[in-house]
Parts: sequence; C-alpha cells; structure tokens
Amino acid sequence: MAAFSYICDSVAVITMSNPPVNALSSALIRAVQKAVEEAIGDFAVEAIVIRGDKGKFSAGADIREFNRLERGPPLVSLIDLIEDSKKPVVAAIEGVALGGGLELALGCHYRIAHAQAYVGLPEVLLGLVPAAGGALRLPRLIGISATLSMITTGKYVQAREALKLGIVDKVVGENTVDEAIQLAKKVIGQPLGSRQLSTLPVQCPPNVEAFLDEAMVKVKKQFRGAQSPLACVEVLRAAVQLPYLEGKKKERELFQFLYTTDQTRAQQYAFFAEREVAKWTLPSGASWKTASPQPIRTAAVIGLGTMGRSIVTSLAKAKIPVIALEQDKKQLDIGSKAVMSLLDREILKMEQLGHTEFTNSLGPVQFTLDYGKLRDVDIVIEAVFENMALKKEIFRHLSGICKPEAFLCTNTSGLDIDEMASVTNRPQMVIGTHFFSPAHIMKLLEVVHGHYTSSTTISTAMRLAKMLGKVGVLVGNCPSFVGNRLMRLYVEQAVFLVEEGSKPEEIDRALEDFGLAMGPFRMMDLAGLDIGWKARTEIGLTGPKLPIGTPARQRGSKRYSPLPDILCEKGRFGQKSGQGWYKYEKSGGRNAMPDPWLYNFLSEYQRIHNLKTHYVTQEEIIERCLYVLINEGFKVLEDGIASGPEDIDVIYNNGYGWPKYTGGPMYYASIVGLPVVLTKLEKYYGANPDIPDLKPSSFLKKLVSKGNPPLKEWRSHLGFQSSML
Ligand SMILES: C/C=C(\C)C(=O)SCCNC(=O)CCNC(=O)[C@H](O)C(C)(C)COP(=O)(O)OP(=O)(O)OC[C@H]1O[C@@H](n2cnc3c(N)ncnc32)[C@H](O)[C@@H]1OP(=O)(O)O
Repeated sequence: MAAFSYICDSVAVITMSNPPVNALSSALIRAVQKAVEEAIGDFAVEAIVIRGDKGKFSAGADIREFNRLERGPPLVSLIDLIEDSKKPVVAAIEGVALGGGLELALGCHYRIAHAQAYVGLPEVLLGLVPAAGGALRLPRLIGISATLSMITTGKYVQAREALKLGIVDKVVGENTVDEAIQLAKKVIGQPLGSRQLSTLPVQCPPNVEAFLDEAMVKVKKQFRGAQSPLACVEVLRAAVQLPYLEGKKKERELFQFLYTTDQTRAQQYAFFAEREVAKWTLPSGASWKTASPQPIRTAAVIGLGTMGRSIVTSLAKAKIPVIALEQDKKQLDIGSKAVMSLLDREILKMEQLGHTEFTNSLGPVQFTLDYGKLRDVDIVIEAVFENMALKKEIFRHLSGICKPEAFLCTNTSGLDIDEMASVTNRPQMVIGTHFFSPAHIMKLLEVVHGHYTSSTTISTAMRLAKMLGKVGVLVGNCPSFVGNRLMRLYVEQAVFLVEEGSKPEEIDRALEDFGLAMGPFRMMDLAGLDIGWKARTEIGLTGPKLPIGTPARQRGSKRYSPLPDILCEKGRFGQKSGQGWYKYEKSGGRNAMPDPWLYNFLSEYQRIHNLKTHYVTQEEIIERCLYVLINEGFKVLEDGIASGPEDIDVIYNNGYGWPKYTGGPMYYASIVGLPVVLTKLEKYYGANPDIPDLKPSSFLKKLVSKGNPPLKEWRSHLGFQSSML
C-alpha cells in the first residue's frame, strides 16, 4: 500500500494504491495526506494530480475496516487539506470514484474522467450517508435535485452523464493522467475560489423546503423501513439550511447515528456476501479458482414467452449477439415485437441518462424458427414453459444440432436438471440458469448444478451471470432449487393464515411493513394464480389426477389449502383476469383493492370446513411466514443444496424483494437469535401439528445446542456428506 509521487514538469502526481480497488483504508488516507502535505510544501511543485493505481481511482472507504474504526474513516481532514490547497489539485478519474473516492475528488479543484469511468455516492447501499462532505459539496456543484437522486439511490453515474451533470469537468478517451497533468499546468496561478465547492452556495429549486418534504414522503414509500435514505434527505436539508461548517456537523451526527445501527451492519454483510458467493467451491475441490470459464461470444434463447423475451433483452444489453427461437411463426412475431419493445425501452432509459452510444452497443438479435441457426452458438438457454417432456424433447434436439462445445442451459424454476441432462450427448455441459422476472432487470441468477455438471460449465455459467451484470449463486439440484423451495412454504403459510381468520391485505401489510417489496397475496396476483394451479394439477395435488376421496384440506398427512385452486376454478387468476386475492379496476389492472366478495367466500369456506378462526396478530403473521421460510433455509443447508447461509441471503436479497437492511433471511435469524426462532417454531408446530414444515430442522437445533454461534461459523457445523454441490 502506498501513495507515491513523482513530479512531472512541476506537477506532483500522487498515486493511491491499495489493490484491488484502492479502497481508502486508514493507512492509505494517512499516506495520501502525507504526500499532499509534501507536495504543498515543495517549492518545485506548482500543481498536484491525484490518481488511482491500476486504472481505478478509488472505490471509497475501506469497508473491511468499518468494524474496527469507532468513528468511521478519517477522510475529512484529508479532503479539507486538498480543497484548501493554494496549488491547484486535479483528480484523474479512471475506473471508479465511489463513496469516499468521489468525495475526495470533489475536494479537488478539477476533475477529469475517462469515458469508461463511473462515479457515485453509494453509502446509502451500506446503510450510511456520505459523511466526508460529499452530500454538502455535491449540491453546491450539481444542485439539490440531482444530488438527491444520486445519494438516496446510490446509483453509479457513467462519465458522460457525470459531465452533463457537471460532476466532472472533462471526459477523455485515453491518457487520463496526462490530460490531468496538462490541465493542472494550465491552471497554475489561476484563482481557485470558484473551484472550492464548500465555499459555493447550494443550488436549490424554488420552494426547496416543500421539495425536500415531498422527497421525504417519496423516499419513505420507496425504501420502506430503511433508515439511511431518510438520513440522506436530512443531510440535504442541512446543506440547504445551514452554513457549510454547521452542515458538516449535522452530516457527522447523522453518520455517527447510522454507523452503529443493525441496518448498516446487515448491509455491509450483504455486500460481502454477494462477493463471497462468487467464490464457489465444490466438495470435490473444484472451485472458482481452478475451473476455467469458456468464452461466450454468441447465445441462443429458446422460447419467447415472458421469461425468454427478457432473457434475450438481458443478453443484448450485455452486448452478446443472440439468436431467439420460437416454435411457430405466430409466437415468433409476438415474441420478436415484445423483445423489440423491451429493447426500445432500455434504449430510451439509457438515452435519458445521456448514453447516446448505447443503441450501437447492444448485441444484435436475430429471430428464427430454424434450429439449424443454433449450430455455432456458444450457449443455449431454454426458456419454454415448465413441462419436462417438452424440455427433454428440446434438449435431445439441441444435442444433435449444437456444436460439441456448446453449453446447454435451462431456465426451469424447479424441474430436475439431471433428467434433462440425461437425454443429451453432453450431460456435463447441462446446467440450470434460473433467471428472475423481469430477467433484464432482476439481479439474481440461480445457477443450478446437476449431478453431471462439470466445473467448467459451472464457471462458464457464473461468468455469464457477471457478464449480464447479475449475481450468480450456485445451488444444488432439488425440486424448486433454493429460492422457490423456501418461497413455496412462506406463501403456503400465508394462505393457512387466511383460512385461520386473517385477510390477504392484513398479511400483505404486515410483511410489507417488515420490509418485503410485496406481500404474498399481491405477489401471487401479479405472477398469476393459474401458474401454480397448473403445476399442482400436473403433479396431482388437485384436479383430475387427485385420488377420489382425498380430504379437501389434507394431502398425505399434511395440511393443504385448496383456496388458491378454488379461486382459479372460479376464473380468478389475479391481475390478468382482474380478480384474484384482490379485485382490480380491470383485467390487467395493477391497483389491488380488497374484495368484499372474497370476505363472503372465505366465511362460507370456513363454515363448510368447520374451521375455528382466531384473531391473527401481526406478530404471528411475521413469525409464521418468515420462520417457516428460515426453517427451510436450514434444511437447504443441511441437504447441501446451498453451501452457506450467505448464498440463501444473496438469493433472497436479489431475487425476492427481501429488505437488504435486514441482511437476508438467515442473517435476520441470526440477529433475532436462533434460540428465539427455535422456540417460536416449536410453539407454532405444537399448535399446528399438521404443518410439518413448522417442525424445527435438525440443523437449527444443532446450532442452538452449540450455543447459537455467529452466522460465519454455521458452515463449520455442516457435514458435507450430503452435499448436492
Ligand atoms: C463513510 C463511508 C464512505 C466514505 C465510503 O466510501 S463507503 C464505501 C463506498 N463504496 C462502495 O460502496 C463501493 C463498493 N464497491 C463496488 O461497488 C464494487 O466492488 C466495485 C464497483 C468497486 C468493483 O466491482 P467489481 O469489479 O465487480 O469487483 P468486486 O465487487 O468483486 O470487488 C473486488 C474486490 O474489492 C473489494 N471491495 C470493493 N469495494 C471495496 C471497498 N470500498 N472497501 C473494501 N473492499 C472493497 C470487494 O470486496 C472484492 O474483494 P474480494 O472479494 O476480491 O476479496
């Protein structure tokens, strides 16, 4: 680690170096401070350029140090030193300038960025506010409105957009540091007053107080339950209402408060968990380090239904040329129009952000009915509907057509990967790539490892996830994999609670107040109730295959609720039919309204089945729905379907709208305390012995018996004998 300098024509060039992303650790901050002080005191130096080593300016404060630093990273005095310098200081931004990295650049008098660089203040994503003057300097440079959008979302801004906004002074295609040196030389001796952002007035919209009040309401709604976005609005209020130095105190106060919360700890955990899951290892010893991913230059997608369309869009956005195949002309026409419209929307979004070059950088999409066109692609993703016979037919067909090196992937959300692999001539190259809807937006890719899948295939699928800008999580092959396996029990519990006397809107509200993006009933209505109905009919849980005489509310020895089936029999499929658990203004409407019809229907149902209802508290809703899901999480670990709790948390944070500020279901359980979760499950199982999924898993019991070890130690208590990975 070093901040070293050289002098080039009276310009001192200070390089921040702390691989891999030049995170500003305390040691690096001290080293840069020393280098700046030396440059300021050196008569031979007339200007200063600050750059980051290996093409990256800085990814901000070193997050790994946060649990050691009581008061946060000591950045403020370094940034003040830079801004107060009488010698001009230029930031040469390559790669990234994020968080404290951008705050440091905002302390410089000029900023030059490489065209591929991006900047941002993502502290909010770690449950914090920018606290080294960033939230005070940025509104003085680009105004309150643009700053608000950046700091409450933590979004990264590409160099060209940063130029438009005024964050950087110039964007260059190459030689960023040389350009910075030239600029530094040019401005030697010029007054710096207007370049010292802390001295400038904040750029406010008219009626700024009302603007901020409105922003607060919006942010509360958008980031329900999260503390840091609210603190971001507060810090901007301070920027508006207070002189810079007092604003700084307020910024510090808000930061210090957030810095000790459970939310920031959970978000930091979630950040590292996302990086951890990329480092997969199999019990065989194969791992991300040893396996070599194969290049993916071209791809094909089979099936242009809802998922297929957005998978094509996702590939095109990642600049991967893609061939989209449908079975007949009509479906191909419908599908290709839908893809073009999704791509148009993406282009519009990017153009609004100033990326005029985006259209040209999309991967070309070719639509076809001809399997022969797939002969040379590197990877095929099958995305037809969930029917094993159809999928096997496609895989058999692909086997005969695709080049031997082509990987065959399925987007199934829960069918057996091995069964599909078994009909191919390359079972080792078959893998599940389970996308989440809409695939061009959602960040999660569940990568499902079958019995035959090779480590090269795994590493190629994980590389694909990265190329698509997604988080790939490797899981084992079991019905519904990890995400849906847990989700099914959560939804089922919610339906049981309705049978027991609660209402869909009460359950949705309780879980949305907990922080989930959408409650289970709104989610079912959005996804379409008919999808689950079809699946249950196919496996004989309902419909003609159900043996005559099966009790309505029992399957085997387990409780079963036929409520969703009955709604479907009545044509209530959710949003698409205008009625489901809720009613909607029209078919396809999105505005869920409680439906008096449903209340009457439920009373009648409870009467027919002689059900005793009880008042279901918010506590019971949260605990039964979430603890049953968490309990299944422990079983998934026990079964070796996921290699650690982090994998489950990353899946839920990125694919199921779980509030990241609780870390994910398994992290949340660790915070609640495993003995508490165990006691509650025992209580609910005792009261509902016909719901065996509430019976505490043996791994949960084992961890409690081991004294409730911290989450990072859970793996060490797992035996790998049963690993499916
Ligand atoms: C107060 C708070 C202040 C002043 C702050 O600045 S808070 C920090 C704000 N910055 C961020 O939140 C940036 C977070 N990092 C990223 O968004 C990304 O890592 C990246 C865009 C910088 C790079 O992305 P990518 O190329 O995909 O690589 P990885 O994400 O896998 O990261 C590579 C390794 O670097 C580690 N890393 C990244 N950022 C930091 C950081 N700020 N502090 C410490 N370590 C960081 C990351 O964990 C990876 O480590 P390994 O897994 O390889 O060990």
